[in-house]
Amino acid sequence: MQLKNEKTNLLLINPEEMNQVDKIAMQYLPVLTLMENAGLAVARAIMQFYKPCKILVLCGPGNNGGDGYVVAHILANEGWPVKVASLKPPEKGTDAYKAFVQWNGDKTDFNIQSVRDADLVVDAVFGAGLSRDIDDHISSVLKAADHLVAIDMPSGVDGKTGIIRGYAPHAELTVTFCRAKAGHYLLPGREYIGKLVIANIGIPENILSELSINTWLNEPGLWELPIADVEDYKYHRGIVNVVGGGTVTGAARLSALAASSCGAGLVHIFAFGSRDLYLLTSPCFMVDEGDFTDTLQDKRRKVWVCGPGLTEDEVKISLINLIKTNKTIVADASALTKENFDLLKQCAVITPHIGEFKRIFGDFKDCRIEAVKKAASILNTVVILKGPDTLIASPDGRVAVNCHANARLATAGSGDVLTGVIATLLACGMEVWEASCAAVWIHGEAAFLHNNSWPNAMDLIHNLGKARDNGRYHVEK
Ligand SMILES: NC(=O)C1=CN([C@@H]2O[C@H](COP(=O)(O)OP(=O)(O)OC[C@H]3O[C@@H](n4cnc5c(N)ncnc54)[C@H](O)[C@@H]3O)[C@@H](O)[C@H]2O)[C@@H](O)CC1
Ligand SMILES: Nc1ncnc2c1ncn2[C@@H]1O[C@H](COP(=O)(O)OP(=O)(O)O)[C@@H](O)[C@H]1O
Ligand SMILES: [K+]
Repeated sequence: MQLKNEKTNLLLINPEEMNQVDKIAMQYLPVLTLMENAGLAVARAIMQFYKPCKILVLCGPGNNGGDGYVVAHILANEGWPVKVASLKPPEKGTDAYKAFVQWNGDKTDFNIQSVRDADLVVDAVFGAGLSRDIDDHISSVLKAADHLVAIDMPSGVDGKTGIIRGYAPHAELTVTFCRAKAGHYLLPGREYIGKLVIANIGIPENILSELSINTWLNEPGLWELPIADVEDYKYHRGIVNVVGGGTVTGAARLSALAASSCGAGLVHIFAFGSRDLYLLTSPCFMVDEGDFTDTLQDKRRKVWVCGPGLTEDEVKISLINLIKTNKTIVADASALTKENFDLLKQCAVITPHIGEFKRIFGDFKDCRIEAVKKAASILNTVVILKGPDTLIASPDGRVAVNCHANARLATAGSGDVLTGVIATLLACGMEVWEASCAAVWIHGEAAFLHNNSWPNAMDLIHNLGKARDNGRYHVEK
């Protein structure tokens, strides 16, 4: 299993880090060589995905434009009809300028008509250097393209945040270099990328390990799931405990069922009210009632889900006592309030959706990656900010961006299911951030396994065992 390589392949670089990488890479090979390699990679991708057609390369003033001139050169040499439209020539003396002067083919104006005259537009206007919103002239020109290939980023997509700066075209294909950027995967940017090709342009790999880049795409390889071992016994597989509400019982039952279906050795529910409904839910559950503090004496019962379906009072009683007895807590739903801020500092993982996140931390101006990193650091807790592009942040600065999910997860109780998966992976001994990342992936996989219909939370639960296995086989294949 090539876990280490898989992990570095999943690194996501932000534009500032890419800048640092460039600076160090210049000690090994000239920027012009990197630019030529980048242009070659883009030209190859275009030749792979398109038949010869009329190409217009829209070039900006920086190195993204520089890559564009190289692409134009290569495609023209291959016999494709190519025109170049420069927004503004690069500054004299720059590497992009060297590429610019080497283009001696057709030139045309940077306007809508030039775009209409072409079959395929290559967007080399801005990449990592995008520093402000795209103006109306540039956006009207980009907007006129029916088919567009983006170099590095569709111009206007912020590489760090995925936010659209004014306007961005929808690319059919985006070719980026060295590693993907977070903006390729974060919404709304992700919707503008089309097919993503990540090209090796000769940047030495050791540079990446020298910089402490700590953002990853959440895929198997980032974590390793424990396998079922011949010597397994139920306590080794792990005990998951769920605090069950006295009035609202569905959420805790979903969490417990999820744990039971994705490999927990034993699932306990503590019932604040009657045990009956919990007992009837599954013959596999152990259900306790009575004095909560008595239940906490068993040291083997370490991992607890607290929040789903609980009233404010039930949350207070359970959280305080779980913390006093040093339990590993996954906090969700009603546990996630500003009033509980200090209590959440003692939890292992919290799983807010954006509404709950704002309820705890207030509104924020930072990009979501920065906001969730800050939240994890302030609480000293792993924070899972749920949504279509869930972010998983560790207090030590690691962040994973999860794209392995689809809108079929947007169903009542889906979040409760996630808590059961996280607790299961914690209970079998995984490190907290890795368990959280793996659980989010498995949760998404459960939805993909139901791709031909609309799963409810129970359907997701039925898929969890297979989803967990797929999280391993994906790497072992
Ligand atoms: N990462 C790497 O190792 C390599 C990067 N290369 C390319 O270099 C690019 C980054 O180059 P740069 O740092 O020069 O940046 P860009 O070429 O993306 O853009 C920078 C220029 O655009 C201007 N600008 C930015 N936003 C603007 C806006 N909204 N309206 C008008 N002007 C705006 C800036 O003032 C600056 O002149 C990458 O995207 C990639 O395509 C390649 O050349 C090969 C090597
Ligand atoms: N459009 C979407 N695409 C992918 N995942 C989604 C989408 N909408 C919601 N989800 C996922 O579904 C789950 C919903 O959780 P939550 O909001 O707590 O719902 P509930 O409280 O009903 O359980 C989260 O894991 C979230 O990431
Ligand atoms: K671009």
